[in-house]
Amino acid sequence: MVYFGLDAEEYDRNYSDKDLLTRISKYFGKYKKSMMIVIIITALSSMVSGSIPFLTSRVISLLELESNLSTLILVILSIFLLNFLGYIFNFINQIYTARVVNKVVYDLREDVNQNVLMQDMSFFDKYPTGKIVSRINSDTQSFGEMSNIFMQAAASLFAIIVIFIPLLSINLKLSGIFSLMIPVIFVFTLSFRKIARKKALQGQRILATVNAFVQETMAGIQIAKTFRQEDKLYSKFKKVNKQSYIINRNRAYYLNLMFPGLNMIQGITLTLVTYFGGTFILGGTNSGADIVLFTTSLASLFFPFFSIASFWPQFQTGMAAVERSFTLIDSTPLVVQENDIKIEKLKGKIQIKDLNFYYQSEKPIFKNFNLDINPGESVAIVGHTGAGKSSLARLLLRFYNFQSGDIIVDDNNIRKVNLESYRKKVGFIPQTAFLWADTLENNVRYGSENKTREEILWALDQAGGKDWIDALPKGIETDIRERGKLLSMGQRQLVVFARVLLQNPSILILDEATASVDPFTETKIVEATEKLMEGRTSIIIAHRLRTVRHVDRIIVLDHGQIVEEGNHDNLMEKNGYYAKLYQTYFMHQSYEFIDKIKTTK
Ligand SMILES: Nc1ncnc2c1ncn2[C@@H]1O[C@H](COP(=O)(O)OP(=O)(O)OP(=O)(O)O)[C@@H](O)[C@H]1O
Repeated sequence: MVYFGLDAEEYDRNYSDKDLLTRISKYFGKYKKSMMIVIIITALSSMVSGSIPFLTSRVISLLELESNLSTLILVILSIFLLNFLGYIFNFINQIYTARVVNKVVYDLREDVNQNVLMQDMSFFDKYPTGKIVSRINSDTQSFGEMSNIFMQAAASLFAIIVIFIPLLSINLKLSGIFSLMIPVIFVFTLSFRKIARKKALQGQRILATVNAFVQETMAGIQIAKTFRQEDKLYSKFKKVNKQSYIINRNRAYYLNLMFPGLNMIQGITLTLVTYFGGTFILGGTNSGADIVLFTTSLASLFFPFFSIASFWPQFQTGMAAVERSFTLIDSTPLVVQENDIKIEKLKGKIQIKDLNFYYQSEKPIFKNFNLDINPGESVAIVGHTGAGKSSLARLLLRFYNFQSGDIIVDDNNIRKVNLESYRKKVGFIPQTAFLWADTLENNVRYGSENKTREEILWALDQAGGKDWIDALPKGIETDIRERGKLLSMGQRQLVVFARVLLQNPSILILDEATASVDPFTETKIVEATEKLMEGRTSIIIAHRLRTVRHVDRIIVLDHGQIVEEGNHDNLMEKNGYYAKLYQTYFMHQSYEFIDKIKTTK
């Protein structure tokens, strides 16, 4: 079977185990006090559980010497108390471990999420959302599981020390025989190391692929239904899911091979110890009770050893997961703020000088592009699809890094301005209105959190009236659901208009929606657009005839170049590129054209 979706992302790196452990220890280092408690309690708990078989065997020997019921009762009581103490220690240990591990996962998840939010748009173009989601959620969770297992392994290590030292006092030679087997256990488990990490990585990548697929399916469910593609989606999902099943099954098969192997080592060790122990009894070096104690203690040593050994593959899973989280934390955005010039006020003058930009180096979008826009000027950008209109808007918003040239706003190079203060002064209306699953009121208030309800109602009123709001179940307080599902397309646009009106930006960038709405809403949108443009520099990627007719200047773009500019009448007179565009595109929206069609019918 050919596997897919298992490739490393471009931002994947390979960290050394040392680097990873140093960074992990920094996360745990924040919770030193709790970690100290965990370590002390783990030591105490190991001492208690390690002393029980030893105490039991000594008591049996004592009873052989003097048969006394009260000694027996006393000893049984102390064993009970030790067990109880062990339980208490274990309980405290679990609570503190859970606290530390979950806090570390919380911190890691916060760091990953914060860095993802700081990325520029090119990052989100390249990496499917589902995969990013998987890294933020599942990988940090796997790391948490690994941390739990790590704590268990540490406890096992304590237990080994506590059980093994008394064994040395029983018979040094027998302890030596057992010690010879320790490297065998470790060599055996360490040989799983590399492949375990590889399998773990594959497991996580395929999970990310499944997540990405489900995410995309949900996002495009409406389109899928329109084209009746549910069956196709289902069979595609089956394919991805099957691959995930095979990878996880193989991983489990492989990892589970380890336990029968370890059992065999245990069997061989116990056989050897019993054989040599027997010869020591025959030779009179040790009593039978000593050897029985030795073998029973030895048996209880295997569990902690196995726990350490089995810890390895899971440790590798966690290391692979944390490595993936760290790569996200370390990936650097391409848009870098070179200085921190805060923008308090903008007049709205824009100069674009010798701009060069590409998404992919082999396909330049702008080559030495120049454009000056005056404060308060309204400019419509028109041109065929793919001309670079939206790219220009994205660059002005500094969503993408441009490779060379300058964009100067007032007198500030946008590479050097504080992006937060700059974007507050630039209002952007994308083609498709994006609304959050929140109330209508909070959606309008988005980005202008200190505005009152009156101001929100004013903005909605300016952006096309409030009548439609009264028809909503709870008016302005209605939860409009994911992406504003409860509203019509036109209403969604009006909400975004109101949002930008409230923001009161100095520069407006509007990517007019191409989707047509009913004539009534259309009129409202056009009026709202005109209101929005008043008194600000406006750059409009125009799809409406009324917009192109009313702006100060029309800029015609073709393959990233300005091919014509002027106002509607001049450009029509010129009978060039714009005139052709008008005839094929804008003319159909004119009343004259509609009337003509009606009369010819
Ligand atoms: N995120 C992206 N990654 C790679 N290439 C892109 C990206 N966005 C746009 N492009 C490419 O850049 C070119 C310009 O696209 P842009 O969206 O700016 O065109 P446009 O003039 O706004 O078109 P439309 O009117 O269809 O929206 C197109 O060839 C497009 O394929």
